[in-house]
This record gives sequence, structure tokens and C-alpha cells, in this order.
Amino acid sequence: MKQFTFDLTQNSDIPLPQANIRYFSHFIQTEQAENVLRILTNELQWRQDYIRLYGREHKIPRLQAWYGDVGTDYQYSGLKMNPIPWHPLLLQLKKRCEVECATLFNSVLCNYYRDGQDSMGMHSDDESELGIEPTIASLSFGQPRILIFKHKSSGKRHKIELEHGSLLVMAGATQTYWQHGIDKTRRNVAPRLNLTFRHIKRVIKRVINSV
Ligand SMILES: O=C(O)CCC(=O)C(=O)O
Ligand SMILES: [Fe+2]
Repeated sequence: MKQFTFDLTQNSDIPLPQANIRYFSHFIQTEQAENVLRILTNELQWRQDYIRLYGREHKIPRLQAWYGDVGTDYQYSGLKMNPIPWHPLLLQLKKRCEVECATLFNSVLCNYYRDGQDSMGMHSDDESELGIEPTIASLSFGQPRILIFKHKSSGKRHKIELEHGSLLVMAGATQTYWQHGIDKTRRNVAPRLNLTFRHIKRVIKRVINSV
């Protein structure tokens, strides 16, 4: 499989207080990003999941897929996801993100926003499985959509347009102090595919059967 090349000249820190966020607009060249979008759209095992809110089932407004090493089960909004074994292209992208972030990832949440009615509510990726101050690498493909950051106590907002082939890295205290999400839009927009690479701490269950 072809290796991807990266233009690291177009990167910038997003200077938000109590956060550590970096953005690389052309992390993956446009033409290669086209291929990634096409391959992952067709080959990942996308599913429509539901969450239970106040006793009622709701469709999650996007398609999702969870890939990762064995043992990286993940709980998202009360939804338990068991990882699918790695797709080779996801592994390749994971490695590139690991080099850039100087950290290891063992799982990825894949999100597919079919149109402007697909969205992601404001949240922090602060589940205990992610550990303290997790580093999360987020790759975007297809239709650029706006990621909104909202500070948990001041309410201050900041918007970043996540472009085709871009990498957004959230690290340090970002998840402690900020929420992020993607609003719906009335505009007629094309599909968007997003990958958030994470490191899940394994829960080692020990069975003690002697005294
Ligand atoms: O689609 C995005 O850019 C946001 C994804 C995200 O926040 C998540 O998967 O936790
Ligand atoms: Fe998130």
C-alpha cells in the first residue's frame, strides 16, 4: 500500500487557555486524502447505533465504527463498543499520527457524517479508560465541518473548520476544561469522515481462586 506524505509546514497551535490543541491543515495531501475517504467509506463496517436517553431509544445522528487492539472495549454515551480488528489503512494512518504525537494509540473511533443533519453533541473525551490528560489525534476527510470548542466554566467558544486531510491533536488539559462538538447545518453538504485515535487503558481482570 502507498505510504502517505505529510506537509508539516502548515501547522499551528490553537491558542486556547487551559488547552493543548494543534492543527495541521494538510497533514495528508489532498489526492491521498481522496483515496482514504473512498476506501474507508466503502470498507469500514459502519453501523447505525442507538443511545437510550430518559428511557427512550434515539438514533445517533451519524454512522460509527470502532476499531482497535483486542481488549480496547470502549463505552461511549453509555454504549458499549467492542473493537473490530484493524483495517490496514487505519493502521497506516495510526502510525503516522503516532509519530506526529510521539504517543501510541490502540484504538480509533470512526464517525461518518452523511449530510448536514448528522452531528456530534458537545462532549469531552474524558472517560476513565482514556486516563488523565489523554492525547487524541483526529483526522478529517471529505466535507469540511466546524468543530466548536466550549470552555466548561467560562462558556467561551472557539470554532475550527476541520479541512479535508487535516489533523487536529487534542492533548494536555483540553478534555478537562473544554467540550467540543459538531453542529448540524442547513447547508447542503457532502459526507465527512472523521477518525479519532485514542489510547485505551486496558482493564486487567485478575481472578483470584486461592487464598
Ligand atoms: O467528528 C469530529 O471531528 C469530532 C469527533 C469527536 O469528537 C469524537 O469522536 O469524540
Ligand atoms: Fe470527541
